[in-house]
Amino acid sequence: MIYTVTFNPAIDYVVRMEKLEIGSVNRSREEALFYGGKGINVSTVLKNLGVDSVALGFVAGFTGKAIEEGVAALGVKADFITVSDGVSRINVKLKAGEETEINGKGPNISDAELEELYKKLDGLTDGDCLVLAGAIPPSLPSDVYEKIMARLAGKKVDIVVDATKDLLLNVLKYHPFLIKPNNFELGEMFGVTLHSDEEIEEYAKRLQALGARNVAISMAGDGSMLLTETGETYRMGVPKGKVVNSVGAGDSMVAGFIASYFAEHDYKKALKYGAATGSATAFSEGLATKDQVEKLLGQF
Ligand SMILES: Nc1ncnc2c1ncn2[C@@H]1O[C@H](COP(=O)(O)OP(=O)(O)OP(=O)(O)O)[C@@H](O)[C@H]1O
Ligand SMILES: O=P(O)(O)OC[C@@]1(O)O[C@H](CO)[C@@H](O)[C@@H]1O
Repeated sequence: MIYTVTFNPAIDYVVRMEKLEIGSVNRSREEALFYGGKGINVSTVLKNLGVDSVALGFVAGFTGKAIEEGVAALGVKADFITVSDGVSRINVKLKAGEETEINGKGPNISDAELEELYKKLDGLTDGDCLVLAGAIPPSLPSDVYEKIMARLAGKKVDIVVDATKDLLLNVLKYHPFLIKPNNFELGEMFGVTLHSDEEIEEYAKRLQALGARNVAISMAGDGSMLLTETGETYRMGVPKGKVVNSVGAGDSMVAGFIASYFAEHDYKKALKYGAATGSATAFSEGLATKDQVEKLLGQF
């Protein structure tokens, strides 16, 4: 079974307007709501692709209840822990020419509530896949991903980590099956700005040297690159299409990659499927559907 963990789920409030004027009252042209957070997005896209998963994580307050109900209505299996202090966040995604995001802090998670999650994860067995995705709320210790991976180290669980900076660097020693920083996040980890494919490949190799098995680097409209544990490097472009809302494109790429890889055990095909799934999300208002992905696959 595939499990996803979202420590800080969110209602994504997507607001479109012609122009954002800082310091004034702005009126939106249209709004849309999505039940998000990176792990939940991965579970939702897996569901759209016909792959079962269980979404784990913490929800709180009325927004948490809405996320729980919304995710269930999408047909995604979930086993969230309800926390008592605070409310799940509403992340604001402003689309006014440029995209500006305000991601909330989220509720406070107690040690006992965190322990409940650890107990659930102790139930994972050989052959399971675990996706750890997104930021850790400020109320939790920043080494929580490491702690989870250390607890699972004796089991054959393939762990995918989609996180940034130290959160990601610190888990590499536990040999995650897949990590997926974007090209900016990759540069940020080493304090550099990356321009060419050669530079991106060089720094992605450093992440492998630090312990990652497979490293996918997403580059938004410039496509993606995969360095595999078997020594290959694959580069994928993007299909033609009009970008509508790219929130969750990276999560969709992760979902597409694992859906394909665990079915066919072919890294190149998995990158292609992941790339098509990322673009299918970027080209639609919500997250990718299977039909959209399969239409785009023809362009690779
Ligand atoms: N503008 C775009 N045009 C075509 N494909 C895109 C576009 N943006 C994203 N994609 C596809 O989705 C993949 C993942 O996107 P991106 O690099 O933006 O991930 P990300 O930075 O993790 O995004 P997010 O945090 O919003 O989920 C890209 O590698 C590409 O295949
Ligand atoms: O604050 P985090 O956890 O890093 O990111 C949260 C988030 O921006 O990621 C998803 C898109 O990838 C959105 O659904 C959600 O709002």
